[in-house]
Amino acid sequence: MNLQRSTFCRPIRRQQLDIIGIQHPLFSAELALQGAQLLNFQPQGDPPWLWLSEQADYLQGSSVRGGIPVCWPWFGDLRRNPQAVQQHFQGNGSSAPAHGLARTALWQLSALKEDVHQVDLTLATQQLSRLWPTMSAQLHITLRRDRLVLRLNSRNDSPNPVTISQALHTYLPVEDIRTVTVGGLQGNTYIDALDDWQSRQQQGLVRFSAETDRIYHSQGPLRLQSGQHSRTLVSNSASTVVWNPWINKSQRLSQFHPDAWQRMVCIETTNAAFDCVALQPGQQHSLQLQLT
Ligand SMILES: O=P(O)(O)OC[C@H]1O[C@@H](O)[C@H](O)[C@@H](O)[C@@H]1O
Repeated sequence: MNLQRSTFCRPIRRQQLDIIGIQHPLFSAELALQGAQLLNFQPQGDPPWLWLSEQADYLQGSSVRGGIPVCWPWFGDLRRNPQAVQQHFQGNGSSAPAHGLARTALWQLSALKEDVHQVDLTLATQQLSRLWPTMSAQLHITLRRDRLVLRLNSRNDSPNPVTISQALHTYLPVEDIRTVTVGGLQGNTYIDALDDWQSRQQQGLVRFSAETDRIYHSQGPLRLQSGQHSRTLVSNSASTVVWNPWINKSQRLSQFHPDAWQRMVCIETTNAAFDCVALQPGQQHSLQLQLT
């Protein structure tokens, strides 16, 4: 689908990547076709809603650091996934890329609707590679002045059941990570990926004073508070990953300024660990995030 008839969208090229630039009277956004990765979203008069690294590289075969990478059909390190997910990978286990195959795959724009209030985009990818059973994925994105909605649909087109994990890996800007709180997870249990994947219980609001990498049981809205700004995240999944690399890990991350950990946090809408999704042949599933 080309953008010639679009009122608000036009193609942009950044280094090696094709990007859809969206200039609507009420907001602006950028969306990379590689990985169906939303890179920016900024309503008029607001600061950017998503964090994007000042050292971002737009290269084929590597995910851009920031925005909302789509992790699919597995989340994180494949070897840390339940056997029900791992068993489908048809390559060599140690060659499985972190966060799955979709973030570096090329997606196509398959539908575009736009009016004075909103822009709706649908991106699709068919067979991602020979490394996974036949499945299709579609990402629907709705941009509005007052909200951002992402819906990641998966369909099992193979003749056998398939189990996946996945994430909408949302990078959010913060003023100072040391003063940030995340509400909505009080009393919930989580897996601490930095403490031998032990199960722990959250006491009070989530605050940050060290590297943080956790898979929470979650239900209901989450509220990120950073200075005067707050964001509400509503998802339909039962797990959420909260991640900040802090000082040491920041030095090892690609496309990441060593100080950038102070200005970002990831609150990731996931189906991960205990919350993986089993799909029968022909069955579909939708993972949804609404940010307001
Ligand atoms: O560097 P990547 O592959 O984009 O991953 C970033 C982070 O993504 C998070 O989701 C993981 O929980 C972290 O462990 C990981 O470091």
